[in-house]
Amino acid sequence: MAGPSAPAVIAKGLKHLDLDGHDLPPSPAPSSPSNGRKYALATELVYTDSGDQYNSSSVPIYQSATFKGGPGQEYDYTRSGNPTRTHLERHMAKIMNANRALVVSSGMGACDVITRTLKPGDEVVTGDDLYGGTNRLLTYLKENGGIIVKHVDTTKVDLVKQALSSKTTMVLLETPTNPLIKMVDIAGISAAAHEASPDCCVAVDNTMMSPYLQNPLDLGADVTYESGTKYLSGHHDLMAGVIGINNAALGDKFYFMINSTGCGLAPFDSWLLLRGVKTLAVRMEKQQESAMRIAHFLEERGFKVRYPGLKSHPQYALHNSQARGAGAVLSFETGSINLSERIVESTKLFGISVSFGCVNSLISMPCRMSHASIDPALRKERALPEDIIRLCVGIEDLQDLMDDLSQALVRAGAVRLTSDGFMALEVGDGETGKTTMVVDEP
Ligand SMILES: Cc1ncc(COP(=O)(O)O)c(C=O)c1O
Ligand SMILES: N[C@@H](CCSC[C@H](N)C(=O)O)C(=O)O
Repeated sequence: MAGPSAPAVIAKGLKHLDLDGHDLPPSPAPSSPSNGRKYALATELVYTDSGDQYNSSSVPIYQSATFKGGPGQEYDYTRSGNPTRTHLERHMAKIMNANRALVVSSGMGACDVITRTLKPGDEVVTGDDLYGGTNRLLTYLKENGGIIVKHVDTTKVDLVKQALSSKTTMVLLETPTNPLIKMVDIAGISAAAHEASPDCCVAVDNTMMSPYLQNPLDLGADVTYESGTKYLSGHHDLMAGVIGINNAALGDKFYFMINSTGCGLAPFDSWLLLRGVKTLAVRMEKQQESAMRIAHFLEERGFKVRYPGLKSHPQYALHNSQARGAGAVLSFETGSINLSERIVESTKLFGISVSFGCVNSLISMPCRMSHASIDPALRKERALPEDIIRLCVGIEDLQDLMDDLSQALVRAGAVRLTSDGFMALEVGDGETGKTTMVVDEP
């Protein structure tokens, strides 16, 4: 095993190997205006008229619980509505290609609002790879709310079709999924669900992509929602959830739930999210470009990498048909839980943290962190590898990120150096029964 003393050599090798000559992902081209938008998406993200009486450039924060004036006025109580929140909702509707957007206190809050429309006896068809919190909420509804929840491999439209029945009132999808980065055919499944039952609500969790890269409503979904905690805000300084809909009746139902339960986003957080979303285009461009390089780097050294931008991904074509870029989350396996732990503990720039979509790069082991709430036996049943590492690539200098990852792989003993500075992998210790690593001769 190589010792921890060789980062300079690695850096030399990496520069040579990875910053030259790789194809970049196809440049996302959300450049043509759609759904009544006047400008390209990158422009619309920053283009807002504050509507303020003093022409303030930034939207005022109406930090007020109540509004005086009695019946008939637009706002009376911030749980029911607040001008700063309304401004954000109108902005988000435009960005999400939706007729209406609603903003709530977290991504799970959004999922809760959407699933509160279910009644006992209703059936939900959903994926077998889901964010742990979504899985937890659906399990709660199954055990306590009389909802039938069917988990299927949503990458296979036929399996979804088989699971649909006249009782299916909701299909809940993630694409790409968290953390296995599996893609789901939004248009195909939406059409199948509506054919099986015209009133079936297809809801897509768009957190991994953000509206900059994917617009589920344009592909036939009824609801798009996401954790605004991630790419939309981009700085891990707030929690938020955003719901986009075209159907007015559905929008009214969701608003009823938000007003009834009091989960509408607070004025200050609405303002922060408005500020954060302005830079979504530049952040996402930079992050996914670096993610692509890092995905290639790991794949070339024999790791099993899951990233939508890799041609080796079995759903590369599907993803490109429904999204405008690959995003910045990737996961990879090492073949050993201990080895994965050592890698995660050895990075310096990649901070050990849950979540993604932040300007800072993050590293995590989903089975210990974001997906720990899924029972280990169920994780096994659903083939969620215990050794999987998830990387969320930020906006730091790419060479610094590569160097950090390299030194961590060396320090952890996942790679070895050869005389001319090239990296080579040791074969995994077989703990997980996998032999995903190969020795990469220079
Ligand atoms: C795919 C996905 N959906 C929803 C959520 C929930 O978002 P939040 O943490 O803002 O509640 C998360 C992460 O938490 C997520 O990764
Ligand atoms: N302790 C939290 C874990 C949040 S995970 C956040 C994010 N979605 C991710 O995938 O990293 C919980 O129990 O929900």
